[in-house]
Amino acid sequence: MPVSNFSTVEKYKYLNGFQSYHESEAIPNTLPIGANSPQKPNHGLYAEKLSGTSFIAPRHENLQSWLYRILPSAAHLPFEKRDEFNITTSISQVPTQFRWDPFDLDENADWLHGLKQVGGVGSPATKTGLGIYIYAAGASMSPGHAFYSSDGDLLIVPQIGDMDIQTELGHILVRPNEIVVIPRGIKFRVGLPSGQIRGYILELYDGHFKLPELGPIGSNGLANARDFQAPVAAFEDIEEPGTWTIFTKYDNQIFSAEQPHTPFDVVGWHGVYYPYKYDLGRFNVIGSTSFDHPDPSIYTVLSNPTADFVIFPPRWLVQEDTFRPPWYHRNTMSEFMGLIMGDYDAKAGGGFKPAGASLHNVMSAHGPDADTHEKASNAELRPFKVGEGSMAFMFESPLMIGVTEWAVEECRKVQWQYNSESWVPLKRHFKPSVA
Ligand SMILES: O=C(O)Cc1cc(O)ccc1O
Ligand SMILES: [Fe+2]
Repeated sequence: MPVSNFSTVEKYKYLNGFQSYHESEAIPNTLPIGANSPQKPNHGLYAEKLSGTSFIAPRHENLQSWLYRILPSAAHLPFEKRDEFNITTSISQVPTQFRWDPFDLDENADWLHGLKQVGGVGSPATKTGLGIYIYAAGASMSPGHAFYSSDGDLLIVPQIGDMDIQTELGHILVRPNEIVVIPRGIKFRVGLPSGQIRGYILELYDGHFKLPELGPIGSNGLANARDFQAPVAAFEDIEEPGTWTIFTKYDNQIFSAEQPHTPFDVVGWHGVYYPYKYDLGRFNVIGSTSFDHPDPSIYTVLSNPTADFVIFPPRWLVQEDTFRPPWYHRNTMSEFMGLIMGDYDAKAGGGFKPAGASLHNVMSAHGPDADTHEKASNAELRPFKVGEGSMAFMFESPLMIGVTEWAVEECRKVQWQYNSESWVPLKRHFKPSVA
C-alpha cells in the first residue's frame, strides 16, 4: 500500500505567487541548507535538478527546481515507441474560418488516451510554435501510469469535470473555471474524483508563460500574482518493487518506459519551475468606462511571444454611443476560441456552444454574427452585465494555426455552414443621404 505523507485536508495545500521562489518539504529537514547537492542529501534521498530554461538564461527568465527524491528519474528501462496513440494527425494551413460543435465526451478513455490534437504550428523538435488539443475522459489514469510532455508547457483549461492531478511536486485539484499549467518535463497523473472530464489544452513548444505587463493600469489588476497556486511536496513511499510506466510525448509521438519504482517520490523541492493553477474567477477585469470596445489584450491572463491566453469573464458594459460587441476585424494574429460555460456575446446566433471551438486564422475576417449585429446596433445602452455565468477564452498567436485531419474530418464536428449562417446574412444599411 502506498504510504502518503498527507491527510485529505492537507492534500490540496498551495503556495501562493506567480514564479515566486518556493520551497516545500513533506518531511522536516529534507532540503539542504546553503547548498543544493550535498555529498549525502538528508534522509538518504537523491538530489535531481530540473531545468526549464537553458542554464545561462538571464536571471529573470531562469526557471529551474531542485528535487529531493527516493530514486532519481533516470532509473528506468529504455523508451519504446507506442504507435497505438494517434494524437497528432497531419496538419494543414488553411484560411477557412472554422467553428466546431461540442467535442464528444469519452467515458472509456483516461486523460492520456483521450487526447486529440486540433491545431498546431511549428515543431517541438526545433522548439517553435504550439499545439492545441482537446481531451475527453471517463476513467482515472492507472496509479501505475505517469505522463510528461517533452514537447512543451501544457496550459489545461477544464470544461467539464474536476481533475485530481498528482504531480511530482505535489497534488493539484483543478475544476472548470480554473486552469492549470504543467511545465515541460514534470510527470503527472490525472485522477477523476467526480466523473467525466473534457477540456482544452494549449501547449507552448517554446518558453514559458509570463504575466502581461500592466503599464498604465498600475501595480494591480488583471490576473494578480498572488492568485497563482503551486502544490506542496507530497510523495508515495512504496517499498515493494512493481511496474510503473512513464509515458512521454516526444516530437508529437508517444513513447513509454518502465521502471520498478513510483515516479511520485519527491519528498522536498525548491525553485521556480513548478506546476500551478489559477482560478479564472479571480481575474480583475478592466474595461472601457466611456466609449468604444477595447482590444481583447485587456483580458490577457498569461502571455508568451508564441501565444497569449485571454478570457472573457462576466463584466459590466457601460460604454455610451458604442457598438458594444467586438468589432468586425482582420488580424495578423490567429485566434482559437473555446467556451467553458454560458454564451459568448459576439455570437448571439447560438452556434458557439460550451465545449465547442472556433478558429479565425491570420487575416481571416470575422466578427459578430448577423443576429448579434442586429441586436447590438439597436440595443438600449444602459449599464449591462455581459457574460453572467459564462466564460469564453482565446488562445491568440501571431503564428498561423494549422488544423489537423482529425479536427477537419474525423471528429465530424465542423460546422460547414459557419460563414453562410454568421456573416453572409449581414444586411446592407447604406443610405448615402443619411448622416
Ligand atoms: O473575435 C473574437 O470574438 C475575439 C475578440 C474579442 C474582442 O473583444 C475583440 C477582438 C477579438 O478578436
Ligand atoms: Fe477576433
